[in-house]
Amino acid sequence: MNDTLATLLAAGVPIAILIALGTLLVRRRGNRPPTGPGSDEDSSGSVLAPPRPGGSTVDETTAVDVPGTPPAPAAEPASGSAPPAGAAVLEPELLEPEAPALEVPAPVAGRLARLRGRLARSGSPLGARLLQVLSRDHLTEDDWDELEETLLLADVGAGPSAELIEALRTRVRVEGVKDPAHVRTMLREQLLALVDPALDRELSTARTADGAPAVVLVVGVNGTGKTTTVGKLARVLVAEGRTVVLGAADTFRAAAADQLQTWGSRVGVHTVRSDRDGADPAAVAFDAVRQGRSEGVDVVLVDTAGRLQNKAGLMDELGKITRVITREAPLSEVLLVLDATTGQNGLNQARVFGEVAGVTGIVLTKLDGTAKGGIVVAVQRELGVPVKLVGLGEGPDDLAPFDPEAFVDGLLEA
Ligand SMILES: Nc1nc2c(ncn2[C@@H]2O[C@H](COP(=O)(O)OP(=O)(O)OP(=O)(O)O)[C@@H](O)[C@H]2O)c(=O)[nH]1
Repeated sequence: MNDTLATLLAAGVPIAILIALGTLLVRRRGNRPPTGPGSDEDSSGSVLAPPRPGGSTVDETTAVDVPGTPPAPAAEPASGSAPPAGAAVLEPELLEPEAPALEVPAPVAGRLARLRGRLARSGSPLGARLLQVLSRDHLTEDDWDELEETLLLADVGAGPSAELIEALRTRVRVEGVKDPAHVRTMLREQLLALVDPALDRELSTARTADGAPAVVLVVGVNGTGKTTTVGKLARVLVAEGRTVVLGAADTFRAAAADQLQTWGSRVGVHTVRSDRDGADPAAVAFDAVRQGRSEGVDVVLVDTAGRLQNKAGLMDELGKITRVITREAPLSEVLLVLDATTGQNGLNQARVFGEVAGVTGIVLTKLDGTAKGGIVVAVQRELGVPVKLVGLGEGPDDLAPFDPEAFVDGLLEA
């Protein structure tokens, strides 16, 4: 009997110790914050949501919850400076043990020229067709009609097309059509005049006199490439040695914030976000600008949601974002992102945004996916503001400052 007890005790004690240790381990795991964004575990406390500093009348919707399902881990900004109150910050536990190496964005100078091959592939039907008709021996009325039709089909727009035809007619009358090189030069000059090299296309990203960051608000309808553009633009700025904070004010689509954060983390740029679907975009934008200001960064880029709503709704939402941002810093740029493949529809969108958002520049995306390069001309005319950047692919550095000469050369490249 005693022997049996001793045997049982001998076997039981280690088992009890193992069970106790197991329970402890399970408890510890249960108390830990989620091992990564997207975990279903209890997330309270996994992301700081410090109180907003006094004085701000923005509502509380910026309280930051646990990220939903981000596609990749986020890194803290390279600066490592202490986050200000009210800012959305990731706790160290949420960071991957080893942050991925930061990417070095491609140099910005000459990007459009480097991407000219892509532009030529997409735009050459316009240039090639114009050159082909203009090179005919004796240009008839039918030829001029064909030229005009080609321009219209390439989305140049009725007014600018008629202008170009008129200018070409005059030159052909005066100079004649000599040889292919001459025709090409003539067309190049006239196309360039239409695109208007005199417009100021520089992004205004200088800090204000009192040291506030330049704030760039990015607007446009769904799927035009806003979030991608903000990500690519951050890379452009980083490539130029500027410091940047991103504001994920597209709170309508939760994945948009994840997408933006991923873009930022690749180049060491911090993203201010809320993970509550439908949080107040103005509050997130405000937080981003405040954080940018307290970190002393050069530029704050604010992504917005792309709902195409009625004009009054759009005006309300963008109006509120603008009002709230400008309590912290003035808006330097309002960039309208337009999908070059959407033609007339894109122009209608441009008109609405132009009326409500005070657009200062256009980003024309997906120019690599259309043979209708003429939209550059049409949209500038429609809004009276210049195309400042163009998207020429899905690669991270496929965003280029718009250069009229390189663009026209791309159109005319055979
Ligand atoms: N080919 C090509 N694709 C692009 C370009 N710019 C953006 N895209 C693609 O367009 C798609 C939509 O881009 P997003 O940045 O998610 O668009 P968004 O406007 O933020 O969309 P919402 O958040 O729904 O409003 C993505 O697949 C991008 O990769 C471009 O210049 N060329």
